[in-house]
Amino acid sequence: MKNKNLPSGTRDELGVQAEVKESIENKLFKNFRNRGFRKLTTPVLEYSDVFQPLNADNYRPYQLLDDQGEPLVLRPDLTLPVARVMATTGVDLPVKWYYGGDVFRVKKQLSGSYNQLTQAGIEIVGYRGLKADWECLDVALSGCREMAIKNVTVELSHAKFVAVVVDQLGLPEATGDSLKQALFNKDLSKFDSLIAPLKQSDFGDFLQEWPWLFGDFDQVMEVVDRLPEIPALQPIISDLQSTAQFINEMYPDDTVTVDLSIPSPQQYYTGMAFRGFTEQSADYLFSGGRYDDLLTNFQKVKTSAVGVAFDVDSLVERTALPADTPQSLIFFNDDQWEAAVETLAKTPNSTLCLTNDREAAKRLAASNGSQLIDLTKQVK
Ligand SMILES: N[C@@H](Cc1c[nH]c[nH+]1)C(=O)O
Repeated sequence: MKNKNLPSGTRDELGVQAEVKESIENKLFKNFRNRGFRKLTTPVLEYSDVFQPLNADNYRPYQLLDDQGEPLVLRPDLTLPVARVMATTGVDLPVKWYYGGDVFRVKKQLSGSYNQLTQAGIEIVGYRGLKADWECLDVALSGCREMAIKNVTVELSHAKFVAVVVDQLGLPEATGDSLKQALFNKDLSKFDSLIAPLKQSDFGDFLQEWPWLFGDFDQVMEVVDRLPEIPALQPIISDLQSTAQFINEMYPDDTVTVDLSIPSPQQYYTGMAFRGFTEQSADYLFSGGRYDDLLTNFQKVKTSAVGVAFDVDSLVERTALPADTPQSLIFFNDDQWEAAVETLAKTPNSTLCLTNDREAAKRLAASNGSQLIDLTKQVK
């Protein structure tokens, strides 16, 4: 019998913890609405095909069958359901959506991380230019600022960087793929053996440094400068540079880093991606990126899109929980209900005392250190 256990990786949230989470969500939603985003809600259950564009290793969903035997999943992501909605409804573009809810991802047993996460995010569909990416970053960083989360590090990356450089190396496809894997897994001996034949080429200097191509923005760019000219790389570099500059100007207290040696955080990203961290924890605060091809999976026309989602649990973790102050208890007779409710409305942090007699009410107030407001005494 498991009637007292929780499924692994899930949790109950009680009192202050749940209330802080609710107030954070409400603040985020208010910000989204103030910037002109509209709310979109989608079901927790979806057909598993909706999530085909996800990396199956990291986003293994909980699976179940509907009454027709069709495979369903608990949603492991909230961006793909938005893409499904966009493909099936004739909404005019451009459009800006916001959403909130739980996603479910089966993690490795004993990994210590939760399988149920609360996200709150936005998706901007129909704008091709960098301004839409910057709006996502501004929403993310102003949100952190409002939650009093200081010293955020924004890590930029780009979904196409690795593929564009590997393409230039003139390697057979399978070797190129092995090189990418060795780079992503930081398998240095494999990486070194694969780049050995290229050591004397124009790429030699760069390749040696590639597995360490993350960290301080300017230092990484110095290494990128060692690459021979690659026209397809220019727009990538210039987007990263102008975005770093945008963040530095708008959020001088935050730090911008870049990682050009990782796989894209989501398989569906096609452009710049960004994640926010603070020093206290490896969990990210927000994660987002551009996905200009995703909507073509669902419909014929290519549509530009970019979005970002907060990890709400991670925001809660970094928020000081207020101390639980005892409530005032309002004790009243059965025929004083109206008066009791009036007192309730006037008295901050109060609650109705539902005991039948005064002695029980006194005991209850004493046991949790509350003040007792006794309305029965006022009856003549
Ligand atoms: N759905 C992404 C975040 C995102 C929102 N929009 C674009 N990306 C994630 O969970 O990592």
